[in-house]
Parts: sequence; C-alpha cells; structure tokens
Amino acid sequence: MSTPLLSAKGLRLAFGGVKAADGIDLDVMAGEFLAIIGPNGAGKTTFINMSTGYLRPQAGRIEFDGQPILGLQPRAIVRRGIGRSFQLPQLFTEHTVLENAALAVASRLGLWSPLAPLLRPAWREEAMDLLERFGLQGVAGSRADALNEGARKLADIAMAVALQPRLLLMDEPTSGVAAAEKMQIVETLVRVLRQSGVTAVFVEHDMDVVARFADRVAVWSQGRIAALGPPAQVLADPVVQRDVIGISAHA
Ligand SMILES: Nc1ncnc2c1ncn2[C@@H]1O[C@H](COP(=O)(O)OP(=O)(O)OP(=O)(O)O)[C@@H](O)[C@H]1O
Repeated sequence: MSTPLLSAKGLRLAFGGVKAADGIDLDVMAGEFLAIIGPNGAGKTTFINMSTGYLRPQAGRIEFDGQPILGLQPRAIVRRGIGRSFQLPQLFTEHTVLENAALAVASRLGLWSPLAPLLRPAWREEAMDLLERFGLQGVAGSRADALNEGARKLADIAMAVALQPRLLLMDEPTSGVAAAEKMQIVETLVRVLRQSGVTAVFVEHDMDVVARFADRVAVWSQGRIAALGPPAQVLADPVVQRDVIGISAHA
C-alpha cells in the first residue's frame, strides 16, 4: 500500500464555541485530485490553513511525506513542497502577468526582487514557459488587474506552480469565474498539474467540476468529514445531497 503524501490525524481547532475542526483525519495520496465540498463555515478553509502553517490546531498532527509539519512557518512549509492558492488571487496587480510569474520563480530561488526591471532573463524565460503551459502567453504583457477572473485564477495558480510544489491546496479555484469558462479553466489547471506531477486538494462548490475532475471527494460538515470516496458514490448519497449539496448550491 502506498504511503500518503499528506496525512492529517485528529485535528481539532475551535474559535470560541465554533468547532472549525472537530477531529479531522485525512490521508491525501500522491498523484490524486481530492475535492473538498461542504457548506459555508464547515471548516474547509481552516483545514487548508492548518496544512499550510497559517493556523495551528489545538490537537492532532499533520505529516507531509512522513515528516511532521505542525509548528513550521508558512514559508518553511512551502519549501517542503506544499503550495496553496487563495479564494482571492494574490497577484501584484500593478505588475504584468509575466512579471508576477517571474517574481514567483525568483522567490522559489530565494532571490526576491520587487523591482520588475531588475528581473533576470532566466526568470522571465522560465515564467514564460509556465504561462504557455497555462495558455496564458497571450496575456503575459497585460497588467494582472486587467485580466478576467478566469485568467486571474489561472495566473495565480501558475505562480503557485512556479514554486514547484508536490502538493497544491486550492481554495475555490473557480469561485467568481463565469459558468461558461469554468470547465475550460479547471481542465487547463488539471492538465498542467498532472503533467507536473502535482497532487491537488481543492475546495469546490460546483458539483459538475467535482464529478468530472476529482478522484475522490471529502464532504466537510461542522468541522468533521461526513463522507469520503469516489465522486460517483459520494455525490449520489441522499444524505450528502440533502445536507450538503442542497446547502452548498446556494453558497
Ligand atoms: N481566524 C478565525 N477566527 C475566528 N473564527 C474563525 C477563524 N477562521 C475560521 N473561523 C470560523 O470557523 C468556522 C469555519 O470557517 P472556514 O472558513 O474554515 O469554513 P469554510 O468551510 O471554508 O467556509 P466557506 O465555504 O464560507 O469559505 C466558521 O464558523 C468561521 O467563522
């Protein structure tokens, strides 16, 4: 049996009386695409925050590739190979898409240059290759704030991929993206991540996206995992349909 890439055991975290994590056990296997679904406030983002060093659980442990990562700072966790993207893209809006991607390359190399003109040609070349893989070469010269939401999401994920993660945690990669664009965006990012050998966990409210792209789906409910399995099985569960999908659809 293969060992999990990420393994969370007994995670607990309460904010006052709110149990955002109430005993989370989850193994993410290398190479899989695991979707997290669940209503607002179920604790999905809290799980991502705990796995990336932004929040520390009050109990439990998390191992990445067999090594404990709790207590490490977010930057140290990135260096171990866990990347993330946020619900709202974290781009430097006044810079071009190419400059954003090149800055991410520079950051991976530990060389930070806030001054775009100082970006080295090698960083720009690697960044351009990356943008081409995401189909973003046409907007490489555009300012990040001029992009539509779909391209902005892809550019944000391209920056996370520039850091060469082994695992990427994505918080609602399709939120705010027009329905007509959604499948295309996810298809692109899944293709690039699979080609790059990146394992992915993504929070998603669109069940069509989950059904089509997830290998497994974990259903979050009040800080717990209420169901876990292949989408065809989990999404057909009448309890999940009533208690989660019905609520999630109105999120
Ligand atoms: N830093 C914090 N301080 C206080 N309460 C928090 C904090 N982070 C999360 N919470 C609370 O914990 C619960 C879980 O929040 P979380 O953001 O993880 O849910 P979610 O499933 O990601 O929801 P959504 O789909 O709305 O993003 C919510 O009740 C939220 O208000």
